[in-house]
Amino acid sequence: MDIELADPATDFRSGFACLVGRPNAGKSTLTNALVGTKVAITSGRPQTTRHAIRGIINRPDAQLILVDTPGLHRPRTLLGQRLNDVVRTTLSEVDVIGFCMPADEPLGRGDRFIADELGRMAGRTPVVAILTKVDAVGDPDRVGARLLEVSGLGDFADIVPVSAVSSFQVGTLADVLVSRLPEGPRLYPDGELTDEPEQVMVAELIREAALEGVRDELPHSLAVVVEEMIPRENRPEDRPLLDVHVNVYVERPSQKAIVIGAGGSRLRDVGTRARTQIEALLGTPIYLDLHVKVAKDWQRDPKQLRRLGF
Ligand SMILES: Nc1nc2c(ncn2[C@@H]2O[C@H](COP(=O)(O)OP(=O)(O)OP(=O)(O)O)[C@@H](O)[C@H]2O)c(=O)[nH]1
Repeated sequence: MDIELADPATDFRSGFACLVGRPNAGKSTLTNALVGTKVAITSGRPQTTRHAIRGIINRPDAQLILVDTPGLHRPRTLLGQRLNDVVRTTLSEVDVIGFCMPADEPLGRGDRFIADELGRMAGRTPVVAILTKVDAVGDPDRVGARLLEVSGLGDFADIVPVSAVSSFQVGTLADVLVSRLPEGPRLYPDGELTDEPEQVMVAELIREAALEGVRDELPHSLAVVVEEMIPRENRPEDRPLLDVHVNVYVERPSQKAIVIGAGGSRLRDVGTRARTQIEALLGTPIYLDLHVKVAKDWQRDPKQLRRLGF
């Protein structure tokens, strides 16, 4: 009789997942919990995807890459507006979708809206329903009832209750997501990731926020450089603050005006959006100091390019 031994080279799984859910569903916190400390964040993109990477889970048996879904996690575009093609494309390109719903709030319009959209993609990308924040619900019966409710929302590959705060079932969730990945080799080498500086990812988040809604006006004219990230001195130990100094470079004064907006309103929005994401990424409150500067024709000037990190 032949005995087949598991061959780690062929059993390895790799692929992409994204977490969706209405605002405040706990996606960012769960991403951080899944990614943990073993894994580095990177702003790099593998050949196979155009999407921003939120984190990578490296395990002996798998590599799971969590990507961002532009739009779906952004409050204002979520309701009252059809999901755009970008979101649909992202969702159809990943191997598995995690649909987050908070256990401590009733299911609502936002959840049903997303469930409907995901239902339309049924059969193409498996959707794992994730009941988040179960630690915030004292009564196990209530969690059970919520799970039942969730199961009625759609045709899910699995339903997993988790708590990112108490780490309850986070590992199980990773197992479930990994089980939906195709067999394949690591898409990112381990070492490369750990070298990726956090600054690059922070800059990428700011760039994305700054480009939101004005992509056509500022195609490739925008560069973001994180000058400094330093912990604020003399803060109480339980209330740290990280000062993040950032320069946003554009090529022309007219572009500077676009980025800043009337009375600075747009830049403030950009800052607020980026700050939320950077705080989730770094796991610490930050003070974001944003400056917009004109670096004339920086794309054509090798010296400037080097200064801007290209
Ligand atoms: N008790 C508890 N609270 C949680 C848990 N996960 C997240 N939260 C809280 O829920 C709130 C929202 O969490 P986020 O991770 O920012 O949610 P999100 O889905 O990324 O939110 P958006 O960025 O608005 O889409 C925060 O105040 C978190 O501290 C959890 O497991 N337990």
